Amino acid sequence: MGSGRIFPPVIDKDNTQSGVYMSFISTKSNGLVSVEDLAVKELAQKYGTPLYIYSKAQLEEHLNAYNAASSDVEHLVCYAVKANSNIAILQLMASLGTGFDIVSGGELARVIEAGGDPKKVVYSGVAKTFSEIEYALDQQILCFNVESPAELERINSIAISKKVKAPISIRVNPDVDAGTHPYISTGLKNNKFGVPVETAFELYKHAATLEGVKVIGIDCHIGSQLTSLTPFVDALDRILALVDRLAAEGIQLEHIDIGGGLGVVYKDEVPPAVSDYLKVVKSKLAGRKLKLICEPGRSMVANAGVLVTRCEYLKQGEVCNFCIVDAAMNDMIRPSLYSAWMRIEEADHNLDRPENVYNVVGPICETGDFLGKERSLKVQEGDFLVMHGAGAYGFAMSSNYNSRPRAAELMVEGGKVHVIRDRESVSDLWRNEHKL
Ligand SMILES: Cc1ncc(COP(=O)(O)O)c(C=O)c1O
Ligand SMILES: N[C@@H](CCCC[NH3+])C(=O)O
Repeated sequence: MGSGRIFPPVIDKDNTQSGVYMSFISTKSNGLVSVEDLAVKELAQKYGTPLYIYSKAQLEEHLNAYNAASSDVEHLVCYAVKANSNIAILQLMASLGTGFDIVSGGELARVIEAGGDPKKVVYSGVAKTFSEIEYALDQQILCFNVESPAELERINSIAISKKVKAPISIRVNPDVDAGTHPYISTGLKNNKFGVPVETAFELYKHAATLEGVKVIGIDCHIGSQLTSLTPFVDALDRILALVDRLAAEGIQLEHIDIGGGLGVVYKDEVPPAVSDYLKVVKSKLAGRKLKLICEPGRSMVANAGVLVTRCEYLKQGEVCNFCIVDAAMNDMIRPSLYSAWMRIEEADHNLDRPENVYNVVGPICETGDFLGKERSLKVQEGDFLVMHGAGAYGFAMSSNYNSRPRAAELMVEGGKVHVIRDRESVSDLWRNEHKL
């Protein structure tokens, strides 16, 4: 195990996937969708909906895949906190020795609160503020992934004032098309991320002269939900060519950070397996003394979590039927924002209901508030539905739009439930507001 594709658990009725991951979220032979040993339906009845449920074993399985595939080289997996920043998930990752990729001071604070080691933290993001840089320097993080010449100057001057040296990589934008949704493509020259190869070359030479900076690595992240190895390889080739040019200038790097971006299966995508991805990376790095850092987010958590929702009403329209559920775009924005297709199924397959095609929509007053379109479902009012692949960029992107308290989150461990986030109460909605 531990070398397969990040696969959705849904096609797996007997809890195994030959050659891919052990799947801990599946429909058991009793017809109930279960997370490890617990039926989603029962959890929904007890804890209410909308409800996020994660499998601890599935998270460990995905992390193991990365560690197993890079065990023969010096490496550090830096989980991209943005994908799912629940403190229990960070705590689990930290307890297994994982590092973290962060993009804000808030994420660094979360990592530390969760017991993460700041010395295993890489800090990406295009707009690091003065106070965030100071905080990260005080915490002695592993590396700043510098995204612009101006940011380099700022980091240098803050480090000088603190009489320390800031460890840095430069995030290189290799101008490679990741072949993913334009909103989550980050490695093209019209994207705001990183600096072009030629700028990076000059910036490295400049950085090497700065008193407050220690050049230690190079970084690249070209986008998310990549389903082909080709863009990764193209980017790596460009980065390694730059590494060689820098070496010729006497600038030796200690690590290469290849970013995240490996895709998962939501529907019928066939993304590379972690092992295949890292095999190619390692072959490119062979013979070089570069520690390998990677920043996976989605592939660690997406298919380790589900979102459970309850059908409130069925409504027949003139051209389509609606299954109106109690989860909405404020709970899971991916379908609305990226037209993302997320699998939705009945939590209990034993129920005898007529099958119909529905648009699964939420209560929010936006036509764009939908979770899925044209889905065949056997459902009636009061039944629970399960959205798969919801562990990444689900709760993390949720909001209180339409004054909707945010969902509760559970982590299942075998037959045990951990409530890792309480459901927000209505009074939480205005907790930080003040009457005149
Ligand atoms: C800098 C950086 N690293 C890592 C990630 C994680 O990407 P993914 O969730 O696709 O693995 C992201 C998000 O795309 C990112 O912006
Ligand atoms: N939020 C995106 C991924 C963003 C990646 C962040 N750089 C998604 O849900 O697919």
